[in-house]
Amino acid sequence: MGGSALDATGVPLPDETLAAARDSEAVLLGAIGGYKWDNNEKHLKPETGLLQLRAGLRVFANLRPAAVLPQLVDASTLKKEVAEGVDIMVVRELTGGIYFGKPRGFETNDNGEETGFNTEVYSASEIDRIARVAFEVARKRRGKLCSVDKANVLEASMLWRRRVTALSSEFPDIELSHMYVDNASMQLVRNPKQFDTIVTNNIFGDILSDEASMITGSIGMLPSASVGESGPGLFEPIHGSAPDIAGQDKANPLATILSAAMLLRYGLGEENAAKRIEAAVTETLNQGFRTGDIYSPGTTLVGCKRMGEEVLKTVESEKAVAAIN
Ligand SMILES: NC(=O)c1ccc[n+]([C@@H]2O[C@H](COP(=O)([O-])OP(=O)(O)OC[C@H]3O[C@@H](n4cnc5c(N)ncnc54)[C@H](O)[C@@H]3O)[C@@H](O)[C@H]2O)c1
Ligand SMILES: CC(C)[C@H](C(=O)O)[C@@H](O)C(=O)O
Ligand SMILES: [Mg+2]
Repeated sequence: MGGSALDATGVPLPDETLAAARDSEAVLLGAIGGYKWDNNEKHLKPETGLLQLRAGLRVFANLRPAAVLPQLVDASTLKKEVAEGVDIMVVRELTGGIYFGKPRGFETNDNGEETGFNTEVYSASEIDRIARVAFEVARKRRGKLCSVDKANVLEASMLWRRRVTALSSEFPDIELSHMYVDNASMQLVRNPKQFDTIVTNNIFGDILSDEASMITGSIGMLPSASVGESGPGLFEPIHGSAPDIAGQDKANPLATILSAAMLLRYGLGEENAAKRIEAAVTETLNQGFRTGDIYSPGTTLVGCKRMGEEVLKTVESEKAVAAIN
């Protein structure tokens, strides 16, 4: 799928790829996209394939954890006292909103000028099902849910806020709050510890999760799990194909490795294997290995390949095995 499929077949997600994904127990996705296809006409982009895959697998709930690891406090863009202990889960709606809303496209307006347009649209049931997931996630965490919207301006957000509020009566143990997205993006860097679980729409979740990644040190650290009501889940780092450093052995592989851990946990129910991989990542960081994006003085700078090898070594170690007991 992605650019290579586009080049080879003319479409970014060939039918057989989607069929193979549907036929799997879980899907681990390597980031797609690149400069080569940036100016492709209309919807023919590698990214379109990713949206089709998410829709095709009906994985409407995208969980994006952003936690500051003690080993990486120095790598955070925020001051130590602000970053330390941050542990946020962004629950992003993934198969609706402006990414999928119709009408969309290009048109020539009455002045003969080209226009591009998209539609932010949510149905009550789409909001209810993502909100339900978010309330459940918050319940397993610290019991606080912040719903982020733009209900002061957008109808889709007004409905969002109404439905989330209505649903909260089913979750009396969860402390629900609402925040406008502009304020939320500011609060995330002002005082991120005020957040536990955030639930938001497709596009706001995209943006806020990239922002949250920098609190943790790097976008190269953040994994994600996308799940639906049934069928295989989709697991991917939140970052893209990092074309600016492609081929230089600089990319941080930990977001992808941690996505594999999420695949084991949520996709296959292999909690012990997930824990073991996470422990291996922690231990590799404890040993001081860092890719450039999370480097700080006094640690050991390594490339993508070496970082992967170190995690692999550690996953076999007693420390990682001990993590499952
Ligand atoms: N899930 C996906 O496949 C996915 C996600 C986001 C973007 N994209 C696509 O990726 C391409 C590039 O997009 P972009 O540049 O806006 O976002 P990007 O996430 O690829 O990169 C943004 C910045 O973060 C850095 N970065 C990203 N991942 C890193 C890693 N693992 N280690 C170290 N540094 C890392 C990059 O070098 C770059 O400077 C575009 O085509 C975009 O559509 C794909
Ligand atoms: C590549 C793009 C379609 C994708 C998104 O916007 O969902 C990416 O930015 C992400 O965060 O997974
Ligand atoms: Mg994104």
